[in-house]
Amino acid sequence: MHADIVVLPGDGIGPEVTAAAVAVLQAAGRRYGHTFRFETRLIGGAAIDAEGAPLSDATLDACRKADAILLGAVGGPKWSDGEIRPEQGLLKLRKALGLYANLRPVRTHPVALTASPIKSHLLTGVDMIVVRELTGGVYFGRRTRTDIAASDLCEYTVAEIERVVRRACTLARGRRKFVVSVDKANVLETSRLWRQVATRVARDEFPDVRLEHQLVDSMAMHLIAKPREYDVIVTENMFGDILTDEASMLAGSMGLLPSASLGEGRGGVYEPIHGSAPDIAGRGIANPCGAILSAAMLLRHSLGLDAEARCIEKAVADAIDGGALTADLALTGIAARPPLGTDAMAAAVIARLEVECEAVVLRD
Ligand SMILES: NC(=O)C1=CN([C@@H]2O[C@H](COP(=O)(O)OP(=O)(O)OC[C@H]3O[C@@H](n4cnc5c(N)ncnc54)[C@H](O)[C@@H]3O)[C@@H](O)[C@H]2O)C=CC1
Ligand SMILES: CC(C)CC(=O)C(=O)O
Ligand SMILES: [Mg+2]
Repeated sequence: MHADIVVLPGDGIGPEVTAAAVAVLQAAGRRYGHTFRFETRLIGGAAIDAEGAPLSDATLDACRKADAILLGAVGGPKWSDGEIRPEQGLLKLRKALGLYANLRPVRTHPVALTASPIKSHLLTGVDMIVVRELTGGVYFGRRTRTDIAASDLCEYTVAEIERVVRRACTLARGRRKFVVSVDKANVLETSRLWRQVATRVARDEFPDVRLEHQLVDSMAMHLIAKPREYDVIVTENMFGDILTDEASMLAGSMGLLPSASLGEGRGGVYEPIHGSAPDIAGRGIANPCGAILSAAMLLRHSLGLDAEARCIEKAVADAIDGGALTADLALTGIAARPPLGTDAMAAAVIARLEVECEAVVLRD
């Protein structure tokens, strides 16, 4: 197949990890006979510097026309005090493309278990997916600011809640048929609406799916105390943002977690859950696995290439289990060898890809 992919590297480690993910996609394309055409454009701080805005109309237009978008990360200290901020570009992209559901899978790799600060017996077999609402809530509400006060409005409509809960319940049907909806219904009106709508949608449309509710503060605790119990978690924008950064420590590093931002169409934005990591940017040491696994999600969700996606996921898991570890994992003392840099990690995944592709093809 032929696919047009817009690459938005962004800032900080964004260009480093997207280059690694593109290399893996190219290798998978060669192996399976697909042509992926990559068009690189600016977003975030890089776009502010070069184009005066964090997401230009021309870039947004290219994104609308593409089959899928691979994104690195935006932001950094250089732009953090300005009126125009890199993060506005990412928020605009999500809203303009109607990408209301952000899928963030969390799995643990046997070797990387030791990298987690959490006891390994709690982590074996963790396999959950967080469905984060992505175009509503406080990140998109009206903001006010005076010299002595500020406000950010949190709003949700019934329709916004229905569609993301439906997406979560549909996903759960292909898994353990268990959804936990996370809110703060003991305090927030938006959460009371969220809970009411989630209950109705699950009861009326997904009688085969078990739905439970959990308050976000205690969820933050349960996520660490009994992570294996969770299957699908659905929650609003900010809660999902925070809980998934926390959940990344189950896997061992923020650098491991991918995401897919989806709407009603086939297109989507695929990006690791982490930010631009200014503290390690430019050193070639960032873990590219989150970006590479995001590329796998791109193949699955936007291009319908499930076998190829599984092949990349298995290659990443096997490379890690075989001891290919970047500094974020190796620093914990589990690697005898010096840690791999970003490019070497991508090369280790590509080397495994040849073996895995064979195995996946034979299995299918
Ligand atoms: N989707 C996006 O583009 C996001 C952008 N940001 C932006 O990123 C900037 C930095 O934010 P932070 O709060 O520092 O979060 P961050 O996610 O960039 O970094 C948090 C910590 O995790 C480490 N880390 C992150 N990704 C890593 C990787 N792939 N390999 C190894 N270590 C990794 C970093 O070195 C840092 O110590 C801010 O400007 C923020 O707005 C933050 C989150 C998401
Ligand atoms: C707008 C982004 C910087 C929010 C975020 O942290 C994320 O999507 O992970
Ligand atoms: Mg975040």
